[in-house]
Amino acid sequence: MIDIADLDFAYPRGGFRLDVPRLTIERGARVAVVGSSGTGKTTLLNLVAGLQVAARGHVTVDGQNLSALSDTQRRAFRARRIGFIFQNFALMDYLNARENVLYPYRIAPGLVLDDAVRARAEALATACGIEDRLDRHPGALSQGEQQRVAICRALVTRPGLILADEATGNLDPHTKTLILDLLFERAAEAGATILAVTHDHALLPRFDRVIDFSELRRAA
Ligand SMILES: Nc1ncnc2c1ncn2[C@@H]1O[C@H](COP(=O)(O)OP(=O)(O)OP(=O)(O)O)[C@@H](O)[C@H]1O
Repeated sequence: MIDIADLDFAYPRGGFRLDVPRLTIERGARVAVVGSSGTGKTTLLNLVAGLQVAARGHVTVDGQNLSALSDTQRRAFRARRIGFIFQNFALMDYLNARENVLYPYRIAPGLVLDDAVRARAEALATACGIEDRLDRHPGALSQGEQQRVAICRALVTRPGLILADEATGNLDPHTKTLILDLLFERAAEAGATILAVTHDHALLPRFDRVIDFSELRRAA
């Protein structure tokens, strides 16, 4: 479950401020966030992932208040519990696709990389149609292939929360449907919550709830 209350966030150099009086999302819910460009949707996902921390208010994920954690604890919490599909993929250039998919196992204490995890990574790659690209580095992959690597990385830990920032924006219609089916299927298996930013209104019927960002900032 996600619980946000009295959130007030500003970037250090100023300019943009995000205030969210209240937002509650039940565990297992599939929620889409829509809204104009630059309104703060990515910033909200970053706050839910603990990549940014607000000066005022709190963000609680599965009972854990993120601002009560140190940077190191937040990083570990994120790697173990959250699958984040970044808008710009955020792949590591120095790692090949397979190593990128398994990246959470490099950084989270307590996550053990064993044969079962390796098999899961391969199976996810196969389901996404990138199984023959796993030895390549991101620079030798198309945008759509990089996006699918990022999706596999977000799912490999079987997280309780999936944050998706335009997660299928670079995919053709057929692949988009395939990947979304996979995302929803894996989330359902794990009882995971999905919080997805999208500009693609054709996808909205797939979600339980749609949040219009402009309304969220006033009240939700
Ligand atoms: N690191 C930063 N420092 C200062 N301002 C930032 C930073 N990152 C984003 N912003 C500003 O914060 C505002 C919200 O950005 P954000 O990326 O959250 O919007 P968005 O709704 O996700 O946009 P889009 O739909 O275009 O992806 C924008 O005005 C942006 O310029």
